[in-house]
Amino acid sequence: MTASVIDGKAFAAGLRARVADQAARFEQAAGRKAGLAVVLVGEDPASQVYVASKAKQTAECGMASFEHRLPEDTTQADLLALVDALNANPAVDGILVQLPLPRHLDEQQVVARIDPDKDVDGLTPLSSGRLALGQPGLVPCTPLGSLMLLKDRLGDLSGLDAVVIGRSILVGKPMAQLLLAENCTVTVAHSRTRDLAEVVRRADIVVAAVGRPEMIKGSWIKPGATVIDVGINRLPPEEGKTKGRLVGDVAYAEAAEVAGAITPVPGGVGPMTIAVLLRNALVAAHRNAGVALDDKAL
Ligand SMILES: Nc1nc2c(c(=O)[nH]1)N[C@@H](CN(C=O)c1ccc(C(=O)N[C@@H](CCC(=O)O)C(=O)O)cc1)CN2
Repeated sequence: MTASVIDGKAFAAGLRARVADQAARFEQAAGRKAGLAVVLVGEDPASQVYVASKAKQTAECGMASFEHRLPEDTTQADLLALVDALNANPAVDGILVQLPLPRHLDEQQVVARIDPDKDVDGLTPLSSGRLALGQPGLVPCTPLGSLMLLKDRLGDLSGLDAVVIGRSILVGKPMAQLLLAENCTVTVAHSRTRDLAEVVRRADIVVAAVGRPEMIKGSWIKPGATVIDVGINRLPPEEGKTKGRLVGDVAYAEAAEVAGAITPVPGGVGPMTIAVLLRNALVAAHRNAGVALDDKAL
């Protein structure tokens, strides 16, 4: 079998177009643009690229972008003060603090300080609790984007066996909750899982989010399974080159021989992360301004 390639880049472009359409309607109804603030602390090169893309795509969708770049040695108190100011700013509907933060900062405390109504990353304790309880709320961007790709490909997920490899707060845990809410039978595997290959072999849906280049082998994949590769790992540069290749957590060529469908890296889940962030910002704007939104429009 040769898997069909799930084109996250194209799906994300479609979602952004729908967001832009709804953002224009919002501006008409609310008399202001929806606003998204992104905070970057330090100079992590990948984070700088992601934050620049977020600002650019926010503006392209017709929303107001507020970018805050703080120096590496920013104190916890200064960062919390900025979050407080953004919480209080009525032009800001969504707040995202780019992760990871420099090591001297307490990530959990910063995230928890974000007003849950502006938590477009879906990472505050209230948002996580709502997701766990099956209540409506803002959901982390990468898992929601992955779920959108899965539902677009498979339709109803009820009764399917899903394995999520990785238990991070950003991806693994919320992904498991989302799949559970879709009535999948969910296994969360992690570094202590015994016989990971065997666990993966049972799954109709594999979501790989471990951050280890090409760790999931093709021989582990059940024939016909749908594989969502969340990993974005840059390999060391080959001789004579300055930049290494990007690979996922799945050994793509091998897995594509066996799977029914698979996301590539790049061009799979990655582009969905920012598109869903824009979607979440617009959902938050509607709620904050008391303007009705047709959820199905997004
Ligand atoms: N507060 C948050 N921090 C981080 C999140 C997040 O959702 N919230 N996610 C990641 C990084 N991220 C966005 O922030 C992100 C990752 C990847 C992509 C993407 O489009 N990747 C491309 C490849 C890009 C490249 O060439 O390097 C792809 O996969 O095709 C966008 C956003 C960690 N931090």
